[in-house]
Amino acid sequence: MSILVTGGAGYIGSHTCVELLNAGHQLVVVDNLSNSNAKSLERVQEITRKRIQFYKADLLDRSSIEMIFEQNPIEAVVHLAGLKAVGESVQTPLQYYENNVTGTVILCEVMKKFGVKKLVFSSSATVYGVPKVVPIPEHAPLGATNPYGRTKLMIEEILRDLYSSDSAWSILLLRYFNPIGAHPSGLIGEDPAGTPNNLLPYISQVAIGKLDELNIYGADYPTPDGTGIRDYIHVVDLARGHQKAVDKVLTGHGIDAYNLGTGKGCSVLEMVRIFEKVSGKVIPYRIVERRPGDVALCYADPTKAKKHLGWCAEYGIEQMCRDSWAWNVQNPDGYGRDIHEEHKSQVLA
Ligand SMILES: NC(=O)c1ccc[n+]([C@@H]2O[C@H](COP(=O)([O-])OP(=O)(O)OC[C@H]3O[C@@H](n4cnc5c(N)ncnc54)[C@H](O)[C@@H]3O)[C@@H](O)[C@H]2O)c1
Ligand SMILES: O=c1ccn([C@@H]2O[C@H](COP(=O)(O)OP(=O)(O)O[C@H]3O[C@H](CO)[C@@H](O)[C@H](O)[C@H]3O)[C@@H](O)[C@H]2O)c(=O)[nH]1
Repeated sequence: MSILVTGGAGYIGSHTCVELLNAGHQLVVVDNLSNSNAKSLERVQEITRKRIQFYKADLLDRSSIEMIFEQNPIEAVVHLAGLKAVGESVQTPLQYYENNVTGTVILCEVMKKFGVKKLVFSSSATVYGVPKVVPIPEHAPLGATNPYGRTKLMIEEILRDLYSSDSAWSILLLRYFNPIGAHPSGLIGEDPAGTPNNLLPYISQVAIGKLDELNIYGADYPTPDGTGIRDYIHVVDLARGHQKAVDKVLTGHGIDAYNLGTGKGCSVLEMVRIFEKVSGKVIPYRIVERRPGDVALCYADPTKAKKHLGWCAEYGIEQMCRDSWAWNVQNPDGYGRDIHEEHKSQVLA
């Protein structure tokens, strides 16, 4: 039996594939490569010395998804495929609702048709909207401040309705905090298209000389140094959380949400200092206006995942910065843009 990983060629997906393969699972990956490169999966195979069955296909293409289920004995799905740029979602909301929400509905319909009712879903801390308390527990009030966040919230609700309609489903909603870092091999990592929106990829590109300076979005927040505080989590820790979540959906029923975070906050200025220390590079920065929609503080209460999944994050910020830097130094152009469109549906040997 295999696990189907949607969005498996992406940043979190590729790291999740490594952990699932290392845990002994057979993997099928579906990805339309709209924000990734199939080279990531070649690297995953290089790291693990195991084979992945890859399909270049879109979740909106129901017949392709059905074909994948016809051709493979799938026992559970880890659903990471989705568009994730907050700013873009404000510009093109319909694209986000169609891709993320409709894509998930089609996936679930196909799963139901084939009797596969075990699902791990990539949700986000964004579903807490503007947090009223930190650290944030899973039972905190939910809300969204942009279309991207609303897609995550809607999908969580759709999946709850699905479970209410049929208790044979086993669904885990994983609410990620801020994944950063890269696999310690330096072979896979985050490869954003264009100018990065997120802090760590931006800092990395300043350090490597591709961008001149970091804009720090506000130093007047009610935090000790005035800059925003987030719960950064090493992507390998996050990936291991998926492996624990797969174990859980395979053995039980129900629907439940789990925070995947460290429980510790780090400010933008602290991150800059640690990255400078680890890379030996100076990160020039300028304090600019706050970014609309940003919150001052966002970090997890991770105790539920520890109690029920037996998972907690192990790596600290220094290790996250070290692995991020190694990935950037070894792959200054990421996976390279040239082969993006070359791959058709195929099996990677
Ligand atoms: N990176 C973060 O900070 C973060 C935080 C919280 C939640 N998430 C969620 O985690 C998931 C993975 O994020 P990531 O950072 O690895 O992003 P990513 O863009 O690297 O990975 C997403 C993958 O999904 C694929 N994809 C998108 N739409 C598709 C479709 N319709 N059909 C098939 N493939 C499709 C993309 O090509 C990409 O490979 C996403 O759902 C994202 O919303 C990410
Ligand atoms: O160039 C930059 C980029 C970011 N920041 C600041 O750095 C912090 C982190 O920002 P970022 O890396 O963009 O992460 P978030 O805004 O916390 O959002 C991420 O984390 C959320 C919670 O997981 C996800 O929902 C989002 O999709 C994902 O982009 C914030 O205080 C930003 O204001 C800067 O100062 N300069």
